[in-house]
Amino acid sequence: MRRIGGGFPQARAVFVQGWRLASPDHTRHRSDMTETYRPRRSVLYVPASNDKALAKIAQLACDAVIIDLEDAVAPADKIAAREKLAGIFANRPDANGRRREMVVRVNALSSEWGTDDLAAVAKAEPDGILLPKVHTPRDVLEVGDVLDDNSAPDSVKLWAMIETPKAMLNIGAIAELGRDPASRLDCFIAGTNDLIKDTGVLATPDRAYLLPWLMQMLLAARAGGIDMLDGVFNEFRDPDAFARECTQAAAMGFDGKTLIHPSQVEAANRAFAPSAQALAEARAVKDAFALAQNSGKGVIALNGRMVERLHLAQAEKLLAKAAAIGA
Ligand SMILES: CC(C)(COP(=O)(O)OP(=O)(O)OC[C@H]1O[C@@H](n2cnc3c(N)ncnc32)[C@H](O)[C@@H]1OP(=O)(O)O)[C@@H](O)C(=O)NCCC(=O)NCCSC(=O)C[C@H](O)C(=O)O
Ligand SMILES: [Mg+2]
Repeated sequence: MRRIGGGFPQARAVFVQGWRLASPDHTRHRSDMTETYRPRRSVLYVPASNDKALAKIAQLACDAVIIDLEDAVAPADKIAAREKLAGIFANRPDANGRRREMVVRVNALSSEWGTDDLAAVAKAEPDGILLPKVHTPRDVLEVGDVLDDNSAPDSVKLWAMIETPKAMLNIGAIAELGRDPASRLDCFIAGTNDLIKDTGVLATPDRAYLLPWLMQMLLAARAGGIDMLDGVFNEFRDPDAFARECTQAAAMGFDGKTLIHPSQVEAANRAFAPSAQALAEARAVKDAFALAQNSGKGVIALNGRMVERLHLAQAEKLLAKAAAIGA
């Protein structure tokens, strides 16, 4: 066993063969905790340097926002953007009466801004901190340890951008951290622009060359029990193509999509909400298992289809999701 070292002397995670199993003072397992559904159908990036865009948040129906300090903010504006965080979080805009999830994307810790970003963000106590250019589990653990050392509440989660070839090679190990609440890891976001840049694959409308990696991310996220959000769609003036990409991502199992423009919110909310047909089927499964004659059964026939209790669990999850988003 060893402790991690390197750039963060405060880091105190316990490692076995390179990957942390658990920190000594945190032994809870995610499956021991009550799961609550948090909608993340539409997650809008808002540059922290853009006052007009920040003011717009209150009018938008996106499930979550990511206040960006990284790629959307020019180097000359980085410090001023960071200094706005306290004010932004002092007046958190709700979403339709519901508390909207608010996350901050910091600059990479290896950059000249990363460490100070993290200190400022920890003070603002957002719902999450999005880490760009995560390569290994260690990148997540180091930040978690810094947050612990600064007594950041457990409610501050970590989100990771999966956007480098190295992250793809380590994806299972990074996702596995989601099984340990002490790691704070809660969500992956596909960084498709950076992946395209770093790999050289051709960006095609059907995303043919990205799909294997996107599915691998999705699978890893599910293994780690965390959410998986699709990357952004750059052509924000093309609503039809955007809707097609949302439909594709929903079919692939993504929980939602990251967005760059307010015009994308409504289509994402629609695409990642359960369809009327799926809801009707879920209600039928629930009702069928509620019948006295089916109470002790593991499998039943419903409208010519085999239905097992795993389908009941799936149906209940879908209905809970619909209730949470008011569908
Ligand atoms: C893409 C934009 C630069 C377009 O800006 P603009 O042409 O000014 O848009 P509009 O004039 O159509 O804007 C209309 C109104 O909407 C507000 N607005 C625009 N964008 C946002 C936003 N993101 N959040 C909130 N409000 C927004 C405008 O202020 C206008 O308001 P009003 O006049 O009052 O009606 C711009 O949309 C933009 O900057 N988008 C965000 C870009 C961003 O954050 N990029 C970084 C994240 S994506 C990424 O990093 C990729 C990832 O890492 C990867 O590797 O793939
Ligand atoms: Mg990126």
